[in-house]
Amino acid sequence: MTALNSIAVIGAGAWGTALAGVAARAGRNVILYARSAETAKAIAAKRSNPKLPGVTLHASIEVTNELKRAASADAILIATPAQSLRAAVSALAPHLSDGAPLVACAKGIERGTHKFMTEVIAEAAPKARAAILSGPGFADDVARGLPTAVTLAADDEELAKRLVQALGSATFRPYHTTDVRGVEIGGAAKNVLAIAAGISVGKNLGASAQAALTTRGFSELARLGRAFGARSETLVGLSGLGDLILTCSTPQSRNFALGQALGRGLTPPSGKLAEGAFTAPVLVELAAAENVDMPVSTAVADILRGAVTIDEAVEGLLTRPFKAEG
Ligand SMILES: NC(=O)c1ccc[n+]([C@@H]2O[C@H](COP(=O)([O-])OP(=O)(O)OC[C@H]3O[C@@H](n4cnc5c(N)ncnc54)[C@H](O)[C@@H]3O)[C@@H](O)[C@H]2O)c1
Ligand SMILES: O=P(O)(O)OC[C@H](O)CO
Repeated sequence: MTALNSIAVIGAGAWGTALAGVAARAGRNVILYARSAETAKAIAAKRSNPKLPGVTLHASIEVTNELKRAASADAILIATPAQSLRAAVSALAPHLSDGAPLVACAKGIERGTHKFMTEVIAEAAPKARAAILSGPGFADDVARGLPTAVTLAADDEELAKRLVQALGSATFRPYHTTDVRGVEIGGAAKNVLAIAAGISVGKNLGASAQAALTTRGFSELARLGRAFGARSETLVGLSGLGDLILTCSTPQSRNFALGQALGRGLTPPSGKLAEGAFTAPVLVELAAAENVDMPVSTAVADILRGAVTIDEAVEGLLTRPFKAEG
């Protein structure tokens, strides 16, 4: 198995910066790319990123604004928001060597096209080899070296294993799989469902309601996954149930925090990326096209577009006909 000695990270936000630290701790040569020259300069000079307050950048991480330099790495992690993935990969594509491993680290589905993250990579950089990294992990925890486990998926199992070897350490444990679609669906859906959990907490509906919503949310995540051929071990694994539990349980999640603010009747925090708000309408469209029932996600999408009030959505969910569990 040829080692991947150098890792580049595109997107110097919270997650990209945390992942650069992961790769550095695993002993790789790391290049962190920031789109803005000014941002790259500031991060390099201060050895810190305002998106991750209180975290010092590993001494060995090189910060650059040159895409060509980033493209020279053995593997490249793309840590932009999901809706920016296509632009980021399209800009990178002309500089890539054939077969370059590109790992999507965003959680979402592209609006308009309904494409999953590795599908966007395949279209924007057809000569690259796509993979996806997803699972329960807050950038802040990961950057501080707290124990985290994630899933790393690629169609090519050998590539997934090489990426695991390149990124894994005693504090960051990636598990490999070839179930790319299962991983992508878990990561995208859990953000939408976390908004619902946040709303229920913001509305003071109680811990029992939060558990019910998380569990019924998992049911619809798994239904959509099965419709796309996802494996059950992936759906109940780190990138599915694992990330759903994390994100539905704490306001440390930006998606949960968005829902909590809505539930309290407050304006959601500004400047914080909550991917679920972008994914909700696409997820619902995708589910409808596959004839999959996703009532909790639909309620979130309806609330976000102002089609129903929170009270109407809650009543709508609670007055659905009784049915067998499944
Ligand atoms: N923050 C977390 O805890 C965390 C954990 C796991 C996964 N993620 C996922 O990672 C993705 C990014 O989240 P984040 O928290 O880092 O967001 P963020 O807002 O902190 O950072 C996003 C970064 O991407 C950059 N960017 C945007 N478009 C770009 C482009 N075309 N080229 C290069 N850079 C570009 C922005 O300048 C910004 O620095 C999301 O999909 C999120 O769901 C985040
Ligand atoms: O802050 P959130 O809601 O984007 O969640 C971050 C990670 O996806 C948790 O695994």
